[in-house]
Amino acid sequence: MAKTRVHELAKEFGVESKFVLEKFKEMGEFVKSASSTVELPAEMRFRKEYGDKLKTEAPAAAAAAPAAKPGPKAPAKKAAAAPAEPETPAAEKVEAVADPVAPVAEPAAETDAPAAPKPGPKRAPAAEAPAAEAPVAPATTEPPAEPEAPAASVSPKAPAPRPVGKPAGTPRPGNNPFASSQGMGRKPAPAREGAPGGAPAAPGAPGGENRPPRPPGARDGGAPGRPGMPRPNPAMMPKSPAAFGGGPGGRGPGGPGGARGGPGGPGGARGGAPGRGGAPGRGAPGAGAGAGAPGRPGGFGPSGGGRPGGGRPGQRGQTQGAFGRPGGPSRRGRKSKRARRQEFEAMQAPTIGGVRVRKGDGETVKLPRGASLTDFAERIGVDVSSLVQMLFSLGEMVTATESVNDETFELLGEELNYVVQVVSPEDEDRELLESFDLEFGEDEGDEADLAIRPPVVTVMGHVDHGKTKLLDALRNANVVDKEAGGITQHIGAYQVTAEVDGNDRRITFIDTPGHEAFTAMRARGAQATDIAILVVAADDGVMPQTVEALNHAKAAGVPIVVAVNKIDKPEADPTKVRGQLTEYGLVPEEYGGDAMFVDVSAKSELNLDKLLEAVILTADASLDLRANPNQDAQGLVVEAHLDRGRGPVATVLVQRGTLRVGDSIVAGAGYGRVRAMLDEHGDTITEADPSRPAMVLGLTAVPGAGQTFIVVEDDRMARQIAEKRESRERAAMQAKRRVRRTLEDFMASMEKGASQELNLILKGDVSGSVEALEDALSQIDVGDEVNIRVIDRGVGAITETNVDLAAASDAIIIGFNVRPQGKATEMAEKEGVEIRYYSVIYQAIEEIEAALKGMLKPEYEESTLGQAEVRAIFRSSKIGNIAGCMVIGGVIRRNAKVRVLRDSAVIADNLDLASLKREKDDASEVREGFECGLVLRNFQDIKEGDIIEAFEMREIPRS
Ligand SMILES: Nc1nc2c(ncn2[C@@H]2O[C@H](COP(=O)(O)OP(=O)(O)OP(=O)(O)O)[C@@H](O)[C@H]2O)c(=O)[nH]1
Repeated sequence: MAKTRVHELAKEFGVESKFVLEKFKEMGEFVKSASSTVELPAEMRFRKEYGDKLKTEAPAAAAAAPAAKPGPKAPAKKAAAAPAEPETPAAEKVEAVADPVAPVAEPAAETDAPAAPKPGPKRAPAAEAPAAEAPVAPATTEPPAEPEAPAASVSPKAPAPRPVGKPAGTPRPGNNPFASSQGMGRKPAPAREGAPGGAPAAPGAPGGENRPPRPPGARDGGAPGRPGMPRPNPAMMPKSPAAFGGGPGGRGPGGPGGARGGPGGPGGARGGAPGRGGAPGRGAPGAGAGAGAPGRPGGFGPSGGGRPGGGRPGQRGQTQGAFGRPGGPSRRGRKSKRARRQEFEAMQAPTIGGVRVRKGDGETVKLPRGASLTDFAERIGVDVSSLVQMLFSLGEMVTATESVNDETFELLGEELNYVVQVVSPEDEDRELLESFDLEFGEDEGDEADLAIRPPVVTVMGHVDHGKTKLLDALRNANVVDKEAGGITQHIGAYQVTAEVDGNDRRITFIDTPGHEAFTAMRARGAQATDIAILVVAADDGVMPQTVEALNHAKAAGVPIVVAVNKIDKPEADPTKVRGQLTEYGLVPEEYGGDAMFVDVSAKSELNLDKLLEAVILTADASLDLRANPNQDAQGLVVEAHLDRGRGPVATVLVQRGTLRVGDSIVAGAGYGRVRAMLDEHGDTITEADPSRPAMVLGLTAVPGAGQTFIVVEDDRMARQIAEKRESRERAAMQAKRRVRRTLEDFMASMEKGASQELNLILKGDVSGSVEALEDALSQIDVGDEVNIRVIDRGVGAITETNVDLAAASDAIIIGFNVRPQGKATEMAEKEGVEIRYYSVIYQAIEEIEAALKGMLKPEYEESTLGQAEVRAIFRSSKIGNIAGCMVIGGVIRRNAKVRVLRDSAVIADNLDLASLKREKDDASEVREGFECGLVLRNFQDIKEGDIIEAFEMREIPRS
């Protein structure tokens, strides 16, 4: 069973992740963040301890609802109410905002929730929805967070901005004080259905709130009016889902208002009241209009005759609610269209964690694995800092450029209404191939098409236990074709033959010893190895890397054959090795286990045939090694390099199919026709069947070890695939480069105190200029805090070696009258090394000096603001000692630091003010000649006659 994540749990109970995290902390459970999973026992405990409590909150609130109704909002409820439910949300919202502790009607909303259309019809024009459902539809189509957002931002009573956002249509667990969104505004609440008009009117209010009523085509108008509009006019349809989206009031509720406009003016008028309460909806003007439109079904359009009467008051009321302005004449015409548009958009953006972030439309955003918030922000076109802030409020501390895990993206996506798909490079590649109707990794055809293939073996073990020696011994002593072979070459893999039960059986060895290469390949999703030979020196026994290699093989599910090596040595103790490995779960056959142990000597070439036999027997016993040799070849690149004479050369291991000379092939970002193939003896071959390693000539670029190769229909397709891969690699490289160092980054990192040394590599056209430059640089003196270190210098072009060194030591290359040579620029790009070019020495000096100065930590000096004399002490059990003071000089600022002087001696320093009041009001500053009351934070020992001196620290600009 999948473990529950904190945010899921939070969602289930309608509380914030933070709350759940806190509770877990109280329970003594360590849960890191909102996206962390929770162990089942901990989850059960949480449910037991808090679940019931949270759940009972809702009914309690529900019970309170009816009582709340006839409250001050009653007038608003007078409007007639056939389609009462739709209104409710708005009313709810309004009340929720007005009094967050008495969230009404939510349980009712809950019961209705299932009936609400799912997010599916998101873009469906509202007017098309059945009349009864119409009001609901817009509501659910909205990102649920939206109603909250404005509420939070408007109402002083609203709790601090919280993460809201729930998938549309998700039933909310009900009202409770912890809920991130109390309103549940969109859900129709039958409880309110019968409410006499109040609800309808309320929506009307928010609807009209922000903007003057618009013509029928107006975005806002369409939605709201729907319920009441028997004949929807396409012109009134919202142009986008956003049309529903702004405020809680705007959408759904607005509609009803319009619909119910019948009751008339009062509704509209009152609509204003609830609106004031905080309905922040960006407003369905129509709603307001409708509210006031006596008996008009078409409340939302200008045609809704009620507008002039009801609409305006509604608007005013809402404006007041949203922006705290007193109701006044309509502000229509005062704002430019653009301003209104901006306002609209701002309102549309929900507040999550105190940050306004534009929400998505449920669209899918694909991100490469390891992407950062910056990548995500770029894709969705928002400011990355708001995402950082948002995550912070959700309990995740993530910087803008750091790689973000899948769960966090998932969480973020959920909050912002995007489907975030984290795509691994392998998945990306799979998709790419799929787009060409290709599939990598599967044998074509059925069982009958499969033929036995040789096992592919990797040799692993502790350092110096004889891996290389063993590979050499096997290669030279037992090559496929001893007579013709002569000396084998290292091409990355080779085949040997073993005679088992009278049959010649081939075995392929990957010629790179060690588990690092094995693991690196696995990390790329390329499992080439079928069997691992674990080499253990009999004179040394099991060592740390033996265990590491063992674990790597086990993790990959690869069977192991143990080669107990160096048995020619007198101190060899093969029995000890067996005993040791048994402890790690590798039990020799002779001890009743299933691992084959063979005592060998790589040096004396002893028992090598037995080792090969053991490999074959293990393969036969535990693996089904078959592949279809009659398909286009696919496999892995084992090794590749650029040969001066032959161009890119890649040793590939065919995994399925048969590779032939003349085939069009793509290997990593290289492609081409197989011009020639060579085996490990340097002999040309025309084809390579499964498990056969072959050196391939004819590629355009050098692929990476562990990358795949695939034979495709023609060169064109090969080129297209390779080009796409290349551009993807380039993009990934660019992304990587972003985090590498430039002079500016360096300054930034210095500011953070991360580094005190600027490493430079100087290259110049003549030795004189390099020396002069170095000399001048050494004269730069910006104090002891930062230094310049010239790690290398030289005459001539900037080379790849320079770039290499710069990359390894985070240095910047200064080119004085020289340019890079060969692939140095490309490499610098790739490695993210900054090269700066100069032809005038002083310019170089100036820039570097500026950079170094920028690196210095800021210096501060104290600046005295003023003094106050303590004239009286008032003791308060709640807030401590309050000093009644007279400001005798300068000014006392609320945010300043203070010290206490008694008889001219400092008795306390660097204190903060807990409060500063002038008469009874909080003051930000009190000037000379005025009395004030102040409380010092964490310091109570004040006496009459003490002098409180206020000061602040000012940064001194560096010269
Ligand atoms: N006496 C004896 N010496 C051996 C045997 N096998 C390897 N050696 C020696 O052990 C030393 C290390 O052998 P390598 O093959 O380089 O060991 P390795 O595991 O490849 O070492 P790394 O590549 O450093 O991980 C060399 O000096 C070999 O000559 C053997 O069977 N008997």
